[in-house]
Amino acid sequence: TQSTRPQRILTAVQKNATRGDPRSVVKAIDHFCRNKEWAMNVGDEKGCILDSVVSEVNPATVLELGTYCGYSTVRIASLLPPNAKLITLEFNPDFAAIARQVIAWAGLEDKVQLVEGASGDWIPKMKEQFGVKTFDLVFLDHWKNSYLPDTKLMEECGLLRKGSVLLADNVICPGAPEYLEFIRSSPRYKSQYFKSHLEYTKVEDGLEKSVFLGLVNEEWT
Ligand SMILES: Nc1ncnc2c1ncn2CCCCCNC(=O)c1cc(-c2ccc(F)cc2)cc(O)c1O
Ligand SMILES: [Mg+2]
Repeated sequence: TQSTRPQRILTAVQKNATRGDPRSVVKAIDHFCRNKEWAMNVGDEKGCILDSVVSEVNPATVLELGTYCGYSTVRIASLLPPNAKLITLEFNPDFAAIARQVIAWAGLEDKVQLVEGASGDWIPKMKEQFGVKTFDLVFLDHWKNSYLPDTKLMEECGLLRKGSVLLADNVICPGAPEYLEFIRSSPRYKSQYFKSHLEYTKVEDGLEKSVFLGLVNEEWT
């Protein structure tokens, strides 16, 4: 039977990357997607911005929305301090099955909990199911029109604390206009745009980094 693109990405990892070496896994996927088949990984250019934000936040708890093949999962998990945890949500079971194997090849399965299902169903269950209090960092890379409702849901569920950082992929391409409009005008967030390009292309895209400031005092008037 025909293989899928995620299966071909996994094969490229197994052929070209060293087990237990996250950087070689990232390199193998980037090489495949730049030279053989485009795929919707955050990619090497935006990946460097992701790395710098992860290193700056040095998070103990991370939530990733949208795993796909686990490329950004591996980038983030390889930078986490000991005992830090990354929970990544993937809606598509075929993507999830591939991502588990990519994460395992990188040797990062102990730092990563991959959960299958829709973000809207799982966000309200994070505390009870995974003993999470709040997330230090959230990487949004799933359905672009779920960014805003899921951000509001995370606030309502008390999963964000003063200083929690949201990093959103694709705010230009494919775009998340409602999310950008809300987050840039809200007094509860301090936002910053990192201009870049759509993975493996020259098309403009970028990452929006937003720090949650907590419920600012005008909320109480
Ligand atoms: N846990 C959950 N809950 C809800 N939805 C969930 C989910 N887990 C997954 N999904 C469902 C998301 C499916 C993939 C989302 N990502 C994207 O759609 C995406 C598309 C492009 C793209 C750009 C230009 C083009 F010409 C074509 C495609 C680039 C990207 O970097 C993208 O991240
Ligand atoms: Mg993306």
